Amino acid sequence: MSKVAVLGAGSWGTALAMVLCDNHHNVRLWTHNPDQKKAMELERKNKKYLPDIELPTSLAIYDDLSQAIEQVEAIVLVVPTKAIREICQKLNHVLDHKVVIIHGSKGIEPDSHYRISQMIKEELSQSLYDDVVALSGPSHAEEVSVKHPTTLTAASENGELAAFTQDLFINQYFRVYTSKDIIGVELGGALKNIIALGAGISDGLGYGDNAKAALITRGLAEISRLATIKGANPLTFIGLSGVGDLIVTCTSAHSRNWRAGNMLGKGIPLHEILSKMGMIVEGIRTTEAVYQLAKKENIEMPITTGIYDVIYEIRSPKEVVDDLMTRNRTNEVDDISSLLLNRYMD
Ligand SMILES: NC(=O)C1=CN([C@@H]2O[C@H](COP(=O)(O)OP(=O)(O)OC[C@H]3O[C@@H](n4cnc5c(N)ncnc54)[C@H](OP(=O)(O)O)[C@@H]3O)[C@@H](O)[C@H]2O)C=CC1
Ligand SMILES: O=C(CO)COP(=O)(O)O
Repeated sequence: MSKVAVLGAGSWGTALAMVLCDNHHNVRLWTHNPDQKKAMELERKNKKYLPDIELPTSLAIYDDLSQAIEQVEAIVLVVPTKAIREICQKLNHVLDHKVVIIHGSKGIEPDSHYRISQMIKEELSQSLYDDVVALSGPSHAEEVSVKHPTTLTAASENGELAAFTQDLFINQYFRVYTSKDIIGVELGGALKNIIALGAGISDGLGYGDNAKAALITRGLAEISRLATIKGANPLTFIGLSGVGDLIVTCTSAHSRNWRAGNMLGKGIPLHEILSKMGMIVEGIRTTEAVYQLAKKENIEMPITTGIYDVIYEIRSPKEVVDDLMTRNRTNEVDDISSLLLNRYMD
């Protein structure tokens, strides 16, 4: 049994904390909102993020960060990407021992183009951890919280820490694999949110399964093209954090990214969508980040560019679809195979 703190009491932080409780760990869920802490303790529910779910009696709720992390062996960061740096800075002030750092967030930071583990490594004092583990895969909080079978990958360059994370979380309904390809796992988890926005837009426009299958597969080609250039193992993208997470987010109404895209496709303005959602839609910032990165490194990403243009009202969804369908004719796999060939000839 381990003592673990989960930082971030939104839908995913709460669902992950519940898995850890099921595995009989000593679990502390931290929220930055004192009112939410009081309500969760009183009602034993997280009314805003998982309204129908009863919280386990063993789950301890904290709003004081230093108390939440006292003597814990592992810290699971599950806040939106834009809050990762702030949390690490806070941890530098209150953490007084070495821990295993695991994160469950999915995003890329605009301007730096950093993945989550890169942001953590830049902010968190090196003496507090050995390496970072990313826990990622096709996993809607709503389904995990009712114990539906779910599979994920714990990725770290440090194999021992990935195995520790697998051991911490794995159970009968939550199967965890390990991987050393943290670059691929983080990029797959973050970039699928862009394609999920696109799948939502396509559905919102009234297009059917052919269009969505095209977005998923050509989206996967885009994701693996960028990720392979950034050092990922291309095989990761036929796994849980590639095609797996794309399927779950592009085809489910649980997905906030799909829902936001669906409303964009129906012509609802972005500011209205975001105020309606009340939850994080990571794909918006990640689209900005990846659009910048692709431009800087001259990587062809027509779907991402199209979604960026829809978000920032540069082109209408219909114009983007027309442009994607009438781009220069090209081969389906040649660009990726030549990338791989270059990699292995080096
Ligand atoms: N939901 C899911 O099924 C999955 C989500 N993820 C990823 O997990 C991450 C978190 O998502 P999720 O839980 O769904 O998001 P939610 O929108 O459900 O919740 C976000 C939580 O983070 C809190 N928060 C926001 N800013 C801060 C801050 N500066 N300091 C501390 N807490 C903060 C929010 O608090 P407040 O209520 O006060 O705003 C809220 O509790 C995202 O990167 C997402 O992509 C990954 C897999 C599955
Ligand atoms: O990452 C997720 C499922 O794997 C959740 O996706 P959304 O953030 O779009 O809800």
